[in-house]
Amino acid sequence: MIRFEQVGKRYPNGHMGLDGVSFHIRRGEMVFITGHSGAGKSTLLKLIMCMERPSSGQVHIGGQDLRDLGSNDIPYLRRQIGVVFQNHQLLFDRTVFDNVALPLVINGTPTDEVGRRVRAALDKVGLLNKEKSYPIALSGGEQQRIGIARAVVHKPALLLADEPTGNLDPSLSAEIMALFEDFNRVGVTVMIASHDLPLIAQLDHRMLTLDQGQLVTDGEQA
Ligand SMILES: Nc1ncnc2c1ncn2[C@@H]1O[C@H](COP(=O)(O)OP(=O)(O)OP(=O)(O)O)[C@@H](O)[C@H]1O
Repeated sequence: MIRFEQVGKRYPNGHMGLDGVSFHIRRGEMVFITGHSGAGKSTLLKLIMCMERPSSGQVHIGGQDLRDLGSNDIPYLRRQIGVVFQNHQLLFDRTVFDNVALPLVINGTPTDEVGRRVRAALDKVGLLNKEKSYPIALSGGEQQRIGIARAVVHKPALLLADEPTGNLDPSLSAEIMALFEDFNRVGVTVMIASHDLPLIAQLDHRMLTLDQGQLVTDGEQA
């Protein structure tokens, strides 16, 4: 599903965000990416989303070489991907329903289907009763769940998360990870960048470790 071959990313200031990174993630896997601050975790996720382009090497997503994608093809790629951010990036002047509906509205999904899909996504994250609330009225953990509902509302094959538990306490963080495991169990490929090693150690998934832009370990946890 995701294949990196000797991928390098040199930023315009000359800094190597990634350097010679190769790995293969199969459809249906759940994988953590870890490493120190600045190790290249966000850069790796941005390359998958085509928010950045590699300076060297090749990135394949679903068998497609991203070098062959023109700017007109990028929205199609992104429709197959859901993204969860640390600060969830919710719109505070819109209701929970409208926040979750946003990707569908952008895609031009018919209105009756929007309602059905939004409620299904809210149900999966356990917040069906909050559709009329505004994000400000929700706890940090609930806001992150809304961010996850928005990421999965268009049923992506691939779910990416960049430090999704960064602002949450340990028990809420564990609940959020359990939610990602639920989506993985029904076939979604999940990739989570996180430096929360104690939490990752409690979960039994493959872990890629970056150090200064290089992939230093790739394996199942002991
Ligand atoms: N647009 C940019 N221009 C120049 N350098 C950048 C840019 N984006 C990232 N970098 C640098 O590339 C390196 C990798 O950054 P990246 O954001 O991928 O790390 P990270 O592992 O996600 O870190 P963090 O956990 O702090 O978010 C860092 O040294 C960063 O300063």
